[in-house]
Amino acid sequence: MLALAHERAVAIQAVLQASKVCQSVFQHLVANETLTKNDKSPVTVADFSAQAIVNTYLEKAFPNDAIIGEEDSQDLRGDTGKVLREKVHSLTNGVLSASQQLSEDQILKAIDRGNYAGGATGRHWALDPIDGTKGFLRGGQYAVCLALIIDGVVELGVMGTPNLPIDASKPDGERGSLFVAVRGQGAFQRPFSSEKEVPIHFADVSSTKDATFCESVEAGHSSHSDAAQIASELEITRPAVRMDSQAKYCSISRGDADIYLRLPVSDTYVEKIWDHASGNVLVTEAGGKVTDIHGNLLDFSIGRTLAKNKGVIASSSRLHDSVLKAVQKVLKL
Ligand SMILES: Nc1ncnc2c1ncn2[C@@H]1O[C@H](COP(=O)(O)OS(=O)(=O)O)[C@@H](OP(=O)(O)O)[C@H]1O
Ligand SMILES: [Mg+2]
Ligand SMILES: [Mg+2]
Ligand SMILES: [Mg+2]
Repeated sequence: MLALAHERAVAIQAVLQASKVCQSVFQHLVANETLTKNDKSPVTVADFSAQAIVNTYLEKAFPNDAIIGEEDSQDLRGDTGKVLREKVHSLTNGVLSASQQLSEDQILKAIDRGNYAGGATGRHWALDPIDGTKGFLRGGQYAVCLALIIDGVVELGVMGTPNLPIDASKPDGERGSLFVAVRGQGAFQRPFSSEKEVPIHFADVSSTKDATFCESVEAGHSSHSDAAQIASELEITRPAVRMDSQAKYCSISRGDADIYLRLPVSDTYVEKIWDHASGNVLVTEAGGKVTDIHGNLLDFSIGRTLAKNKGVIASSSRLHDSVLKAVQKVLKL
């Protein structure tokens, strides 16, 4: 049996069920089901419910594994959290089987299993129940992102992208894919609607002149102006593809685009591991390379953040040196 086969299978089921909750919430989302967190970012009942579902699957299969999840249950507690809590309760039980049904209290506890501090030893999972919540709210791209980190290295990544067309050449065709990678075993895509996996890899582009790059929709998450200068330095003529969430990692890994630039907009923002862990192993297994703007590999061994890194550059291995050089020239590093 291949390494991590059981982890892979459980992660796929968990991400698939969480993705289904997100899809159903989007169709029925009402105004009082979204909150603004302290950092001004949004969170919805779907984020909480997706985290409760994934953590429940993980706890059942791997009771000794720790979890780093983006969300916590604080906003669902007490009188002020009652409306959201009840909604998250019914949504979560809506996708769990009869034997998995949870009380409100068990759901809060499941969400808070994601409070692990992280570190360099042992096994822990990193979960972003909805990455690109702003994209989710505007009907754009978002991703349910789950990764397994062992001794500080990302070994497994599974992402669910409910709104991403299965085939980029058919933008109006079927949507909803899972992207799966285990270190050393390649990268794969399968639709939600079938278990058939196909291998994916970067496009065979030999010069940055022929490349397409993608970046965040939100200029507050990645500098669009620096990216435009870097693109010009690389003689890129194709327009930037702006896309929310780690769906960008999925897109480059299957050759829809070639470069993902995430360029710092502030000196103080520190990237979170759940925003990059699953994308990191997917890109590497699809023939790509991921570093920060200094050319360092991302260090997932120091806790909940990527405090030793700044920004992210992901591209095919072939183009990475040229892209890094252009980034460093424009950012004057
Ligand atoms: N200032 C700043 N700089 C960089 N990144 C930030 C910043 N603020 C937030 N975030 C994180 O961005 C995550 C969303 O990723 P994207 O920017 O790729 O997508 S999006 O355009 O925001 O939809 C988003 O993830 P989610 O909260 O899971 O949506 C945040 O963790
Ligand atoms: Mg968030
Ligand atoms: Mg995120
Ligand atoms: Mg999120």
